[in-house]
Amino acid sequence: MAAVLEASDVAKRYGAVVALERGELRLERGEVHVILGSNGCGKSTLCKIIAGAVPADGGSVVLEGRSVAFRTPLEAQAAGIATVYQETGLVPTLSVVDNIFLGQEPGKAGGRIDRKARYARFEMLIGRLGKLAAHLDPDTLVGDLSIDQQQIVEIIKALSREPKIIIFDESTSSLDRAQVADFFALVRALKHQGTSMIFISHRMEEIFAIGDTVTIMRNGRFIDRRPVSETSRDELVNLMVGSALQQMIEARQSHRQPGKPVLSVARLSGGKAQGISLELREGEILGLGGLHGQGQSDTLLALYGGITRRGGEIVIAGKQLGGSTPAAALKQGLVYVSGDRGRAGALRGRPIIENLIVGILSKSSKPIAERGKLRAQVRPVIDQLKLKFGRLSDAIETLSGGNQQKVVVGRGLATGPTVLLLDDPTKGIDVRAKQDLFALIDELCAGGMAVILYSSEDMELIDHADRVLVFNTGHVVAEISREDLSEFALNEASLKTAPAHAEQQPAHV
Ligand SMILES: Nc1ncnc2c1ncn2[C@@H]1O[C@H](COP(=O)(O)OP(=O)(O)OP(=O)(O)O)[C@@H](O)[C@H]1O
Repeated sequence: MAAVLEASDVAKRYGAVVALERGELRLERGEVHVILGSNGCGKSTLCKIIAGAVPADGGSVVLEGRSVAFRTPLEAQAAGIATVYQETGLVPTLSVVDNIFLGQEPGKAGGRIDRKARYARFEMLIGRLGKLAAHLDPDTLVGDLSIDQQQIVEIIKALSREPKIIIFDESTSSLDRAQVADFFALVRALKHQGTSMIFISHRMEEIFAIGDTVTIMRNGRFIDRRPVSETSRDELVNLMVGSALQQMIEARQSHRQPGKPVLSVARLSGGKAQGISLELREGEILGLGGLHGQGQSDTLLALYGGITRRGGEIVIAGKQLGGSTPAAALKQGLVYVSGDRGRAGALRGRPIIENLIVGILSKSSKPIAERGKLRAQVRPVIDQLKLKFGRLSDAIETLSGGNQQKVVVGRGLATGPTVLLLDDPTKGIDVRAKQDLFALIDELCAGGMAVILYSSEDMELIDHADRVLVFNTGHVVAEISREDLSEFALNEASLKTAPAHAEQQPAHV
């Protein structure tokens, strides 16, 4: 069968960096084709070349038998290729409908925008997304939407062009489990209509849930292509990273012995979090679980002073938290790291080194910073996280998504925190980078650091947490000990509801 799209020998360099050496992809009609590979192996570069976002240095792309080299994304869109990126390219100051139809006005009459036609088309499009877009208001400003809602708008925008090929570049990383299920229903419907899809994801279970074929890449090169039904998780990890590392992944972290209490929180409320009480000990990793958006992130943000606290007492290492700002929290050794690198993480346009030292600088009370000393302080973190970069003075945007995320995490770790608050820290980072990150966290915990980890991936909690507090509608509804941790236990607990007086009476932890 002739492929809808065939890319061969595609190459791309950025100065001295070889982003892609031999990119290959063979996409069939109505197929979901997964591209799998470590951070920085060239997945996004290959997709950007196909989608006209960056020009290739060499190789060929053949679309329906015709050789193409799109100079802009608009050209690719006109040829039927749409892309949904992880970092949304939406305009925050425009409404949902304005973003969706930007550059393609439906029913434009006499040069004027036919708003009625737009809304009608919007309704038709969200109908195709079912529950996924059920509460999306067409007139809300995109900047006021949560990251997951923005991603859904990106998906609708891509669909509005009725593409033959859709590239989903880590589109599920900001969606929760229920949303991913709805998204997959949409993917299946599109497949049924004959739409071909390229799908980048670091979540192994998603590959098996939705993929037909998987292309594995390593260091900018095509390694192999397999039908998903004829491969296994182990084989894919092997192809991706090599067998020694796989053993490391399989080796579950050794059990830690938590020490004395370092954080005590009573009746904390802020954002969606209501009356949260918890205790954390030295060396412990406390997981926060439950469905996405049930108050887990808000608990971390309220602790850190990232959102307003409505009440609660916080004691760190025996001392009351002396303020409500992030600066006060940082001074007492409480550090917050967000996995949402687009919005809350990286300092865009600034060098890698600045992104790394900014935490140390805000903690320090010295008016003058010594450059050499700062570099020496961040060096171990760079080494431990195996950060891949050209020069520390390069802009953070020159790093792959996963490496940018490592910088954001590394910035927090470089301050030597007593308590580290990790808010879904591994969104969009690959299995090897996750391993590097948790190896470092385990090491720091062995030295006494304590961690509260919110993760939207149950497996991450199961692999790393000593116990998990499960959230529902802003309350802690269950606590699961390490011995009892399983996907089933987490799922079951996430459906429990809070007791009627939960606001007044702190949940037992
Ligand atoms: N604009 C750029 N300038 C310099 N180097 C770049 C640029 N874009 C990508 N690179 C480099 O090219 C390599 C491949 O990057 P790419 O984004 O394609 O990787 P990826 O496989 O999609 O990674 P991830 O899973 O982390 O998103 C990386 O080493 C990255 O740092």
